[in-house]
Amino acid sequence: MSTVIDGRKTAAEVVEKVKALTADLAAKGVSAPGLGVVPGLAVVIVGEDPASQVYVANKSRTAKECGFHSVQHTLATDTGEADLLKLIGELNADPAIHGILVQLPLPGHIDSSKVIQAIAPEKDVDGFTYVNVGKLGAGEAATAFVPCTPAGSMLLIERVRGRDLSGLNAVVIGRSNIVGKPMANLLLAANCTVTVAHSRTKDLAALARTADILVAAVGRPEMVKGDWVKPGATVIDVGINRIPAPEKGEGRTRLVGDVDYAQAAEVAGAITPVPGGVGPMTIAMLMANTVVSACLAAGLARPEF
Ligand SMILES: Nc1nc(=O)c2c([nH]1)NC[C@@H]1CN(c3ccc(C(=O)N[C@@H](CCC(=O)O)C(=O)O)cc3)C=[N+]21
Repeated sequence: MSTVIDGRKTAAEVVEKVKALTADLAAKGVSAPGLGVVPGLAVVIVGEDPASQVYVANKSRTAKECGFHSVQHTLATDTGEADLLKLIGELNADPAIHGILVQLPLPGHIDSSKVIQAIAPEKDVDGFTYVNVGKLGAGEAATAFVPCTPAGSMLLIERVRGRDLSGLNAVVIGRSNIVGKPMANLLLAANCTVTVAHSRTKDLAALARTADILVAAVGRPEMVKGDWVKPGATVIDVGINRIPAPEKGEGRTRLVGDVDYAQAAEVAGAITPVPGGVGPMTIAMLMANTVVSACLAAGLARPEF
């Protein structure tokens, strides 16, 4: 049986550090004597998707717990692109706001890329603007905002394998801009030999079995089976899929990852559960990026996580 990697515990440790940094900032009095800086996070959600609203509520709650100034803008589904861009412009110009997150996906009539790229890179705590994507790709993650899910996944990998992953093979299943690609860049920066697999990859099971570190980010419930996992591997399950759970009663559902947990846990050295793995880390890293942004805006050194 493998070690269960406790994402809730590591996330709580990150949040503790964010709280301490926030308290320091409040005491520093940088903007004017005696007037401290409070990290400000703005979350923008368009439409009524219930799953999105749960995530957004979690983010706002954690932001308040950290001592942040937390604002949420909930816009109607039929909000026009121009109105959304106007709001982003206002948040970019607002000195009380250090982090802006626009919850994805956006409704179909809005050009997501246009909206994301309108965010000032220094407030882009999701790490989705070209400046931050480019820095990560150029090996300059230390001065970038790194997307929260891959950043959180790396912290979990570090707990098991350490910071230097030299000599290890990593396979990332999924090539999204939000997870797969940045994850591959982070693993490469940590000296892994990295392969990015996707829906067109041949013999995915055999490839996955070469991985010392296997990251599943495809959005297909329980796709990665036990015989895809190399004995002793570190398995990071990024998937969050809600599937029917008739055993719990009619109409009930449960959360599963992209990995068949029961099977993979028999083979892996260490594995993240769903829920309680990568999900809580995503939220914690959003808080980390926001306090980093506030420190930089105040002219202070960049804290490390
Ligand atoms: N611009 C943007 N940035 C995001 O980071 C972003 C986004 N859009 N759109 C939606 C996805 C989804 N997401 C999650 C974060 C935390 C959990 C999480 O904490 N999950 C818990 C349980 C959740 C539950 O019970 O439903 C867990 O895995 O243990 C899940 C999902 C961030 N996203």
